[in-house]
Amino acid sequence: MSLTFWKPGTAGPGSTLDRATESEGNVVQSAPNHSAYSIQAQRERLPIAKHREKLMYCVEMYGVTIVVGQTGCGKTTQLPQYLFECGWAADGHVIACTQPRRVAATSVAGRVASEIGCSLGEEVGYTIRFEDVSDKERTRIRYMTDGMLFRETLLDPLLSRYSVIMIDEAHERSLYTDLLLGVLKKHVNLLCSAIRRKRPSLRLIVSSATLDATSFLEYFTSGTSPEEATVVSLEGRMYPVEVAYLQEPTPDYVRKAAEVAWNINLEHGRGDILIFLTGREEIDRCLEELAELLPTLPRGASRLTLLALHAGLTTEEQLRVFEPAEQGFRKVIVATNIAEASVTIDGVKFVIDSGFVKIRTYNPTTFLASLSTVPVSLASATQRAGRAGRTSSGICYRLYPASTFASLSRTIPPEITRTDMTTPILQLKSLGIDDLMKFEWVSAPPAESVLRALEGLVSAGMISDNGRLTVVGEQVAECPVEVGVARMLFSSKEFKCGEEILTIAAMTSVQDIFVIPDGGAQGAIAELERRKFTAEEGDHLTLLNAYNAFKRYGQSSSWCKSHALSFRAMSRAVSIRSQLKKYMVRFGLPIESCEGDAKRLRQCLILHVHPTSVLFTRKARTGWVIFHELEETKKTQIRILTEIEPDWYVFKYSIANDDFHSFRIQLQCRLLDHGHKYQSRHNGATR
Ligand SMILES: Nc1ncnc2c1ncn2[C@@H]1O[C@H](COP(=O)(O)OP(=O)(O)OP(=O)(O)O)[C@@H](O)[C@H]1O
Repeated sequence: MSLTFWKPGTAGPGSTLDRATESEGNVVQSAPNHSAYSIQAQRERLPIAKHREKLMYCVEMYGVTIVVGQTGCGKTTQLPQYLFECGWAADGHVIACTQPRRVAATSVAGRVASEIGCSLGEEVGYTIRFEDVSDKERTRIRYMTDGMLFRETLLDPLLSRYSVIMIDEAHERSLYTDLLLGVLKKHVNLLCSAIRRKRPSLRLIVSSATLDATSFLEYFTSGTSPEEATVVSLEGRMYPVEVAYLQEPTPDYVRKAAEVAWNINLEHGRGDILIFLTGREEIDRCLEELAELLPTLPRGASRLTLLALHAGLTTEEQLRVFEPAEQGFRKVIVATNIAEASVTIDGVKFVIDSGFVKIRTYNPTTFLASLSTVPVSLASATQRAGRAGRTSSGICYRLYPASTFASLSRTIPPEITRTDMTTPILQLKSLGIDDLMKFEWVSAPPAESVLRALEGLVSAGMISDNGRLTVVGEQVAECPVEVGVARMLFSSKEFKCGEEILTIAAMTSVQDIFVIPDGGAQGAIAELERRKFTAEEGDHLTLLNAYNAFKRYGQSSSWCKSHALSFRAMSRAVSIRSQLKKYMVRFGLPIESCEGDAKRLRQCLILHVHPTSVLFTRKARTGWVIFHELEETKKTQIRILTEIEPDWYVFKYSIANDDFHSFRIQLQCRLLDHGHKYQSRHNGATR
């Protein structure tokens, strides 16, 4: 295996995009190691520093400032600090910076806290779902996921504690970024009149490295005065990133990624490696390929620390990739696109881009969501390359030919056009946006998605016939969980099982409770441990058993280890449960126990989570589903339809009997291993 395989490798690799950047002549080329400078000196050397005055002037003068600047120039870490230094956080006001992903919000907050010299959660904090590391009184700069800020608009539609809201990585067009922009556009319209008088300080910044600034400018100036918005382009990037392409497309980019990483380790000096693949299975496979090569590592070569980074990991597990490699080791981080934007992993010098991403699409006619692997957009490819060259010069290896890069589309369709609109519409209604036709969408969702969502909400009693939210709808909208889970909490009152349903709701909000290694003796032992918790009545009760045992045995990490449970996941469930409990108390929902009456519990579950467990073999295409919550257990065969996200599949099955006559059910289910039954996650049923 040799890198001569690379097409250019030496002379003139790179797309026009990357070349243009490098030839701007404002790259810090001969910089010594980034960490050789003090943090303050590092800040001053960032390309954005030259634009500080202009940026602050624009924020002062305009309601909306659209900022476009190269990856790594300093938008995410510096802009909120400039605002802070210029007094935008005076009088108890807060500067918010949203991120589409929690790993970006948490890691950037950590970096900015250390730049400012405070502990995380003091002047600088972050807020992601079920995790708030910020202080109501002290925090002045708050990094948060876009979903969390949107949720806050439900409680305070004027977002009155914020002086500036920065919507970062707007090019990603995540669902909640779009919804926030829509809601804030309403503010901008109003800014010209009433609210500006009341709240003269509210400002909006929309930023990205790869934003179509003109369309955002048009969006924000339509219906208002042109003086309301402006664009600032930041020139310059920190360090050059060389780009290399494959000569021919590869039939197996996972294997190729492992091969290239291996070669880099043999042929290049220091620098960690970041690989972009599409999902967890691919990440595991790539790590396995590399692990198999490890015994052949020549003497003298750096040893490898193999790390995964994907959304299924807990925050702590995700943050592990930011820890420096030990002496003599090189980190190889295999990630999904969650590491694509706003993330700086100090030491990463080499990026390997598979050129693919998994996106979720939704079919409102069949209520089916599915995941499909598609080529990345130009914006994503640029962001990925930008992960090298942040703390030193770097190389990005694209596992596709240069001609493919040229044919990539600029962006992928916004998430709002390919998602189930049930929860967002409930939330918009809760914000008082009753006429969805008049809402100024950045991109409108398909009419059918909106209609199906409205139908579902009306039939669930959350929206009344006149289109207004009912009291229950209002309360469900406020709960920080999916509509289905929130409904389950509300019905626990009827079945007198709030205590247990609260636990089940918390446990189903956490991923990977059981730690079962793939195969081998360890896997078999762990599997036996898991069976100790297994309840005949279904997997929700298995989760309940595991939680109760965890509490009974003192929430101990060693106890978790010996019972194949993840201590982190279990602790997170405890914290989520206590947060959900506050909502139940607020809504006057009794937290009473069903006292072991599993039937009552199952009756509550059956209403909102379909009564199924699945008997399955990993990677098999067919299996059995068991209806536990019916009076008698019934079995029927099922068939995989599609993968909706890594390890989650949609199955279809039909059953003909008195209870379910020719009932077609869509079941989303996670396959674990070894033919063991596992819980269903979120189900819809159609006749
Ligand atoms: N954790 C960190 N460790 C070391 N340096 C860092 C860290 N985070 C940021 N930096 C430095 O600050 C620079 C600016 O990072 P920042 O995230 O603000 O850029 P950005 O313009 O928002 O980029 P992007 O568009 O890629 O998010 C990086 O290029 C890097 O030099």
